[in-house]
Amino acid sequence: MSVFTPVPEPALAEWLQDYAIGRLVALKGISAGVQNSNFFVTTTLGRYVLTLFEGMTRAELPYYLHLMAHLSRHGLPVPGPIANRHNEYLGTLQERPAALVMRLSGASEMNPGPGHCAKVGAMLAGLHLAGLSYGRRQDNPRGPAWRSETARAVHDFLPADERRLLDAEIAFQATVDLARLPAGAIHADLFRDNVLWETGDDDEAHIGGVIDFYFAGFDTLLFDVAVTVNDWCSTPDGRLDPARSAALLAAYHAERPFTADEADAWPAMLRAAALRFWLSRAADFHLPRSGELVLVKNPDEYRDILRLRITNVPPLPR
Ligand SMILES: Nc1ncnc2c1ncn2[C@@H]1O[C@H](COP(=O)(O)OP(=O)(O)O)[C@@H](O)[C@H]1O
Ligand SMILES: N[C@@H](CCOP(=O)(O)O)C(=O)O
Repeated sequence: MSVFTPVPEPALAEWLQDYAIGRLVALKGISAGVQNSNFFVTTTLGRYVLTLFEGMTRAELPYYLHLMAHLSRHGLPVPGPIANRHNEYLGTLQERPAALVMRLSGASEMNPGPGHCAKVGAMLAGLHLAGLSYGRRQDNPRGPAWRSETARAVHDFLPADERRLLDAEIAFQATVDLARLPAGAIHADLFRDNVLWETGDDDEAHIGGVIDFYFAGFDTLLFDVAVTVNDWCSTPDGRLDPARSAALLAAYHAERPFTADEADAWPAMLRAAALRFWLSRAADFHLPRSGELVLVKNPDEYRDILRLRITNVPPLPR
């Protein structure tokens, strides 16, 4: 359940007077999601999603909201935020920072085929290309510094073999030269549950929307590709499915060709992306934040993906 802060209808109706989107018709809490309180809002003029930001600072939110506006303006299927009558995206509701975005149509596809993966690859390349002209910069909140800090925090909770894996991976990642890799605004959490599809069939599938930009930041573009491939193209035991990964990478490469430095760095990036989600899931599992309802996803899945990416990775298309 993801409504941490309830919103009474009269409070929302009054808050909406600050917007030009008509009057409140319906309000419904959204049960998916783990970070913030989300609601579907219907007004006399349209359908929106209201987010009350839980535990994020007001200062970091404009980066995400303006990035969504920027990408939407560039034609990507990203929910545009709604400005209020003071021309601000960010307001305050129930003492929380709050924003409205357009509600996009579609539903997640948790069993994607190569056709879905090709569309996601092309869309991710478009997102990266459009992001290059985004003027704001905020570092990936789950980048190298966070990884080292989180590795220290979870280390002593892990069994000996996992500690060895973690120590070796942190040491290995410190040797990777990121300076020559193209970098820009990345989504950083483009998992299957963050893409909405308007139709479900593999080759006919059409992306209705990409949501949940609240882990976005400045980082290497290849890291984002690796996060996406690890989720969209893994078999249940964590191996890369050859047809899905080839489809995603070829479609990305057709829009933004991979560089020679990226081809060299690909195995290391898949490992970095696996490490990032192993660490966040292990931290949620071993160090739950008090008072928060956090859906804990299985850390072992990403531990296994990391192990598998160390030994066996097909090359990037060139
Ligand atoms: N713009 C949107 N259009 C349609 N549905 C949305 C939109 N934003 C969020 N949702 C719905 O809300 C759910 C939770 O959103 P999400 O951003 O993943 O929450 P959290 O940040 O708490 O993880 C999604 O699974 C989706 O069903
Ligand atoms: N994709 C992450 C969890 C992030 O949660 P979200 O609901 O905000 O996408 C994972 O699988 O560990």
